[in-house]
Amino acid sequence: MWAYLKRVYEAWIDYPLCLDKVIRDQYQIERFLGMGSYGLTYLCQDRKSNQEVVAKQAKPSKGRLGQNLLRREIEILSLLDHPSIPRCYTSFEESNRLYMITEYIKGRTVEDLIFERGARFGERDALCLIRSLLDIVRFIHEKGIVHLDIRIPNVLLYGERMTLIDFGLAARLGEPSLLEIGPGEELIRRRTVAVSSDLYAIGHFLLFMLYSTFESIDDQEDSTIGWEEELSVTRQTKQVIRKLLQIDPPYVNAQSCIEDLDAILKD
Ligand SMILES: Nc1ncnc2c1ncn2[C@@H]1O[C@H](COP(=O)(O)OP(=O)(O)OP(=O)(O)O)[C@@H](O)[C@H]1O
Repeated sequence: MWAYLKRVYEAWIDYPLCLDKVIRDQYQIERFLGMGSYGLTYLCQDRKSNQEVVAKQAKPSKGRLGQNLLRREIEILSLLDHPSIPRCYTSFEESNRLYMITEYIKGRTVEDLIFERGARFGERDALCLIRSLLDIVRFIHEKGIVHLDIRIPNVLLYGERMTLIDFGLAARLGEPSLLEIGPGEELIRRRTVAVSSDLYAIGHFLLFMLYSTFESIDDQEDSTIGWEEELSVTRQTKQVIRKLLQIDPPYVNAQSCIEDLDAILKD
């Protein structure tokens, strides 16, 4: 009963703000983009610049934990000035709620392209996209930050432009995995705070794209067959994936993987 009441209460306090509401007399909500684990995200019209921007609000049910995580995201995004990372314009509190205003990134995910547009990523296309992603990730790592949430929904493609979004779980290299957010509040990260965690995630990203061209011969999935047998890609690409997935001794940084990819792509 208690758990049920708690759920109802949380759903009530986390209910998204109304469309057309204007935050801080400037950001008019146009669309609710979604609710993550710790935040609610809106597409807004900035009445001053007339630009579309994104407003992220800490999830009320997460209390101080949500606010502190959003505060960390603001700090980290503010360190990262890169054309493939959303710019953090400002942050403020209104009615006891913390907001972060960032650049709105147009684009589709690889998943949208595959399942809605029928896109197929052959080996070369997939490697080129991973090469672009690694450029962004190398920049982040060089700033002493790891993203820790590199997943299909967090990479947006728009024409030639790729953007990595959602730095909500990002961390500074050297931080412990158990994150103390405030007195008595902690978050146990699912991933180790290390460069290798982002590279591992990129390995899965690459596999996802390569599987877009895979067709099972008899429509029967054989769980004993792994990606190395199923995917018809070159030995060099398999070696890259094995290192990214830490099956073979892993890459020490993004640059070493970029060098391997460049060697494959130059042929
Ligand atoms: N800067 C942005 N530009 C465009 N869309 C964005 C931007 N930031 C977030 N979104 C979109 O808003 C939605 C909600 O994002 P949010 O980061 O709040 O949660 P999530 O990614 O769904 O979950 P979680 O944060 O728990 O991983 C997602 O669909 C995401 O693609």
